[in-house]
Amino acid sequence: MAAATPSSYSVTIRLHTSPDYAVVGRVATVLAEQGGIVTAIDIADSRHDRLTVDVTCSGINVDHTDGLVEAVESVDGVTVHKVSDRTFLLHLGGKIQVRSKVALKTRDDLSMAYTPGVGRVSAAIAKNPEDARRLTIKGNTVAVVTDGSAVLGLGNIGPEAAMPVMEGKAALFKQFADIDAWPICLASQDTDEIVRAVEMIAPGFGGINLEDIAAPRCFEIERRLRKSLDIPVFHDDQHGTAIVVLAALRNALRVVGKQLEESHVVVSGGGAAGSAIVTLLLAAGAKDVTVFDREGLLSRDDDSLSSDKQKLAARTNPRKLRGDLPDGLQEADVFIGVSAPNILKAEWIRDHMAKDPIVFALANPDPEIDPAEAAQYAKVVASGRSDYPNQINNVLAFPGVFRGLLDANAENVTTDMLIRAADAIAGVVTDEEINPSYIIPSVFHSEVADAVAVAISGEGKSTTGTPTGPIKVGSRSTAAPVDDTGILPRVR
Ligand SMILES: NC(=O)c1ccc[n+]([C@@H]2O[C@H](COP(=O)([O-])OP(=O)(O)OC[C@H]3O[C@@H](n4cnc5c(N)ncnc54)[C@H](O)[C@@H]3O)[C@@H](O)[C@H]2O)c1
Ligand SMILES: O=C(O)C[C@H](O)C(=O)O
Repeated sequence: MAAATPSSYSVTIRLHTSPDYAVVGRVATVLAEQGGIVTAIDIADSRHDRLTVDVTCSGINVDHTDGLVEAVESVDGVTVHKVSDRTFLLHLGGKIQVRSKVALKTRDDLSMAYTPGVGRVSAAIAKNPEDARRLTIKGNTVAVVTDGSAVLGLGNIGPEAAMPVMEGKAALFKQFADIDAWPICLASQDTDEIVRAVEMIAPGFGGINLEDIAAPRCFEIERRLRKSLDIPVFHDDQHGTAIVVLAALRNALRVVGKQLEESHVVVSGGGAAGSAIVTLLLAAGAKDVTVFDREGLLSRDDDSLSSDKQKLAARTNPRKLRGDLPDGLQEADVFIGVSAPNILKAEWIRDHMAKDPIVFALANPDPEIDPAEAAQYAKVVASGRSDYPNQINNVLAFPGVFRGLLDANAENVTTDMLIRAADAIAGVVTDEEINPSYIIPSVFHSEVADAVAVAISGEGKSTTGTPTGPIKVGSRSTAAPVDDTGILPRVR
């Protein structure tokens, strides 16, 4: 049986027993025998005739965890009173909230934070809309926008079901970059409606992070919004992924002593993530990238391809390879999978790929090949999973990317910025630290978000939060307070 990890399949079992602590020991033993991991045992209540005990344990999946509860129920003298799924408990009431930054305790407070004082601030912004970035949350907030059409590996599950994921992204924005992001889950999967909806909410945000919108709709939505909005628009599943993949690849190539320019790269999956990865690899200097998709290897001389795939083929596969995945893997230095589970065979790595192969199997939740199997023949292996070394996840990129964009008051995201962000992430891993199992920093590495923010903004250390510098009121810009009250000049 695969071992459980203390992960999302964790339950707290509240049980009643006679006041016999030996029973508690038997429960722990039974759980261990069934492959569960007991992470806590708390005596919730102790009476002369009964113990109430909370046993927290993890299983491999929902079925295994259900089996663990049954095993506990079968222990003599034990009655299971209640089972709480800790992941669901954590989600009760949602994961994020809005809090006031100002005290609202007196009439004086109210008269400034709200009417009548707020009216003067609104009037100032009406005169100079740019002031919204300094005098409202706009300068520090990002809309996390989805239509619920391509959520994680779950697919088209709709806007309500997408909420926990978008709330999670917002929580990550706050945690790693002190950005106040908000989930916007739209009740439409129509490109025109989505574009219009985002255009209409844009005044309240400093940036738009598109999330989990299916390809090819996501490409057009992003392109149109980039054109029409004066705030940066970033499709995380494309560019966040591409940044982290390039960062990991830079370091994997450092490990095997190869150059990107001379490497043969096969990208499996020419969808949202795959096409953005291709674009960034080519911009970073890769010369030989070949895409594999359901149709086989994409080649410019294949007239049967859809127009999107033809465009991808036109930029890739300089040797015009045709055929299936093993054909593309001949002498390939790198395999990057953003496609589907279990499509790469370990023996193809062994028999076809060049010396010291690099394999990134990134399909979530089940990768193109089991990372442990791939590691038999590949020199460097990465996946999207947190239970293996070298986890590639967008969270390494998007908080810092938006921190940098907001700090710089940027209106656009450029390819140069994305390359700089990738290099910044790669650079966090020092020459002393780098090895085949450590090509990418942990998502909790304290330097990552700041390094990315600085790389994006092109400025000094990131401010993580409150905008600083001169406060512009009306059409004037005042580096220092000008009146005796020492706060802000009056707006007439
Ligand atoms: N680990 C990460 O950081 C990370 C980031 C982004 C995406 N992903 C994963 O990558 C995968 C793709 O994501 P996406 O947003 O690009 O999805 P997408 O639907 O836009 O693209 C998937 C592409 O893979 C192709 N494909 C599907 N099955 C295939 C198969 N059997 N053989 C070859 N090609 C196949 C599809 O035709 C499509 O072009 C997902 O599993 C996603 O979870 C992981
Ligand atoms: O967004 C993520 O965290 C993961 C990735 O984009 C995915 O689609 O699997």
